[in-house]
Parts: sequence; C-alpha cells; structure tokens
Amino acid sequence: MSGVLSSLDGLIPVSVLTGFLGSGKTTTLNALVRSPEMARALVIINEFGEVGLDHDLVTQGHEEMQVEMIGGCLCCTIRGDLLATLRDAPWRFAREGRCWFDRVVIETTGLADPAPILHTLMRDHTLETIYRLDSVIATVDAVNGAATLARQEEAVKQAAMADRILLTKTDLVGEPEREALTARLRALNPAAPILAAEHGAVAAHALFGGGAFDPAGKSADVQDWLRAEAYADHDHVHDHAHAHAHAHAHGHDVNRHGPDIRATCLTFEEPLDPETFERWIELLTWMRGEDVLRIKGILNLQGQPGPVVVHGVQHVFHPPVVLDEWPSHDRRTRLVFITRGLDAAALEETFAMVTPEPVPDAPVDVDVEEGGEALTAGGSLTGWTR
Ligand SMILES: Nc1nc2c(ncn2[C@@H]2O[C@H](COP(=O)(O)OP(=O)(O)OP(=O)(O)O)[C@@H](O)[C@H]2O)c(=O)[nH]1
Repeated sequence: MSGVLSSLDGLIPVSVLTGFLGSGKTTTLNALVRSPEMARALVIINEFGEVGLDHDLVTQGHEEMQVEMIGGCLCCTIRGDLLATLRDAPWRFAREGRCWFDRVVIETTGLADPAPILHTLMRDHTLETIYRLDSVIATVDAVNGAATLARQEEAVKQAAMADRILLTKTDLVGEPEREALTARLRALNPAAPILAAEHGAVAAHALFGGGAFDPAGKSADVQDWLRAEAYADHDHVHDHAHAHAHAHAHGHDVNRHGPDIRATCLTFEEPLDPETFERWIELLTWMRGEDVLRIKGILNLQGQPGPVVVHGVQHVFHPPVVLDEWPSHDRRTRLVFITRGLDAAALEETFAMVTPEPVPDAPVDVDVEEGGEALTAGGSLTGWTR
C-alpha cells in the first residue's frame, strides 16, 4: 500500500447530507465548516445541471478542501464520478505524502435518491478499505416539508433513510405545523433523532459519529430500497457494455432528472434593474408557480455595489442577501431554475413580458395555467439583508 494510505490509522468517516431542493443543505454546510470538527473535512458538493452556484455561494474559506461535482446527479448520471473522486481523494488531497483530510461530507442534490449513493458507499470494495459510512443527514424544510413529502418520492426516501433529520426554517412556521410535520417524519423514520436547525445552527457532534450507519435498524422500505440497488448493481455488471454504448450514442443530458424535471441556467451580461427582476419572478411564479421548484441565483443589480444572492423555494422567496464581494471574477448575473416541464425558452419568454429588451433565444409558447399561486414574499428585492 502506498505511503498515503498506510498513513491512515483507521477508516475515514463519510457523512451524506441530503434533503429536498432548497431545504437548507448548503446553509447547514456553511455553518458546519466553521466548526472544529470540520477543520480537516473534505467537502463534496453535487449540483444538478451544468452550472453550479453553491461552490461560489458557500463554504467561503474552505475552498481548498472542496470538490464540486456538477453536470449530473450522484444518484444516477455521475455516480461513477463519485467513486473515482473518493478513490483518488487521499492522493489528490495529500500533504507531505499523507492523506490530509480526516472526514468527508457529501452534499447531494435536492433531487437525489439516497439509496444508490449509500449502496455505492457501503459496497464498493476499494472504498470500503478507505472509508466508512458514518451518518446520513436529511434536511427537511418546515415550511414546504409536508407538501414536498406528499408529492416527491425522493423527499420521502431522503427522510426515511437518514439517521439524523434536521428540521430547518422552524422560525417560519407555528407550533402546530411543526408538530404535524414532526409526527409525519416520526412515522417515516421512528429511529432518527429530529433536530431543529435554524439557519443551519446545529452542533457538529450531533451529526457525526455515534456508530457507523446501520441499514439493519431502518424500516422495511429502506431495506427494500437498498436491496433493489444491490440487484440493480448486479444487472448493471451484465448490462455494462450495452449501457456504455448507449451512453456514448446519446450522451447524458446533465440538465435532466426524470422525464420532466430540468435545471436551466440563465446568465445576463449587463446589470439588471431590480424592479424588472422582481416583476419577472412574480409573473413567473404566478403563471407557473407549481412547476418552479427552485430558483437560486447571484445577481448583478443596478445600483448595488455587491452581488445579491436570491433563493426561491417553491412558493417561498427568501430575503435576498447582499454579499460584501463577488466570490469570483465572474460578475454576470447567473440564475439557476429547477423546473418541471419548463425550458429556457419558456423562462425567457416570461422575462420578455416584463422588459422591452430583446432576449437571446427565439421565444416559444408558454402553457399559462389559470390560478397560479404567487410567491410568499419573504423578501422583496428592495429589502436587502446582509
Ligand atoms: N428563515 C430561514 N431560512 C432558511 C433556513 N435554512 C435555510 N434557509 C434559507 O433557505 C434558502 C435555501 O437554502 P439552501 O441552504 O440553499 O438550501 P439547499 O438545500 O442547499 O438548496 P439546493 O442545493 O438548491 O437543494 C436560503 O435562502 C436560506 O437562507 C432557516 O432555518 N430559516
């Protein structure tokens, strides 16, 4: 064994941080990386779609020990990349011939099915000589959680497979909503502690350690999901040649997840007028609110010295935050939309409705539904917070 691995005196704990779109994974990670337990943690951030923003928006000060995996979801299109990243990491992040990190935290995309990821982490023969799965943490948004669990199978799996559940955004709901959601989560996952984490405030020691992740203690559903992965993996071995040829023939559409959910990134070269932006988002969510699962962006706005970070999560638009400085040289407005059945042309068409400016692509018909809900304006674009 090489010097890098022989320097290890044990297996490196890996924690998986999952949770549905916008439920507070990055906020939690951003708070966690400041804790001493994370001083030598390798952080792997997976973002769906070909443009990642989390890398720019979070974990400032921890960039050296961060791997960004964009262009697909770890649970499906780029699962092999996770294997390769983890296998190489002890060498890639070695210092003076020794593996430097003592913990790994993997932030999944909000759409990730954790079963294939956990299966990969627990069953790969190389990985099991270097790492052990330590904990699976699922963030559940107290505002949108109940509706999300009712509609999105991924969210159910994330909460059911976790061994810690973090209830986020408890500051935005009343006690009855919180109790109802807690009861739903207890039914899904009786064993996992449910911890409140307002704005990511949670003690690192509550999330890490306490024994390796043990699927045997989970519900029958969880065991079935993991077993299904084992069978799928077995079939995959036999189908590999075919699958490989197929992937080459068609390529992966890194922006898609399932038949109709896709990520679209829109960029704007020139600073945007804040009122135009606000009108656009209001119009979009009024027309197609049900289909806009997530909006995440860094904006260059007229009249603002610094960049403005915006987050829309289903019908909640969180208060925009002004950053002191741009996280990189890129000063363009970049907005990532995760939508159901809405493509770039449809998004651009709604933008064209609020601005006289021409938009780059030819517009296409937008299927306007009556009665779309407006965003709950947690933050107007004129009410900045830092
Ligand atoms: N009020 C409130 N807002 C929160 C809390 N936790 C997170 N948020 C806000 O929720 C929005 C989304 O949070 P993120 O941490 O980006 O969520 P995420 O799960 O990483 O999102 P994706 O990676 O897109 O799936 C941001 O505007 C956060 O500031 C909380 O406890 N209270």
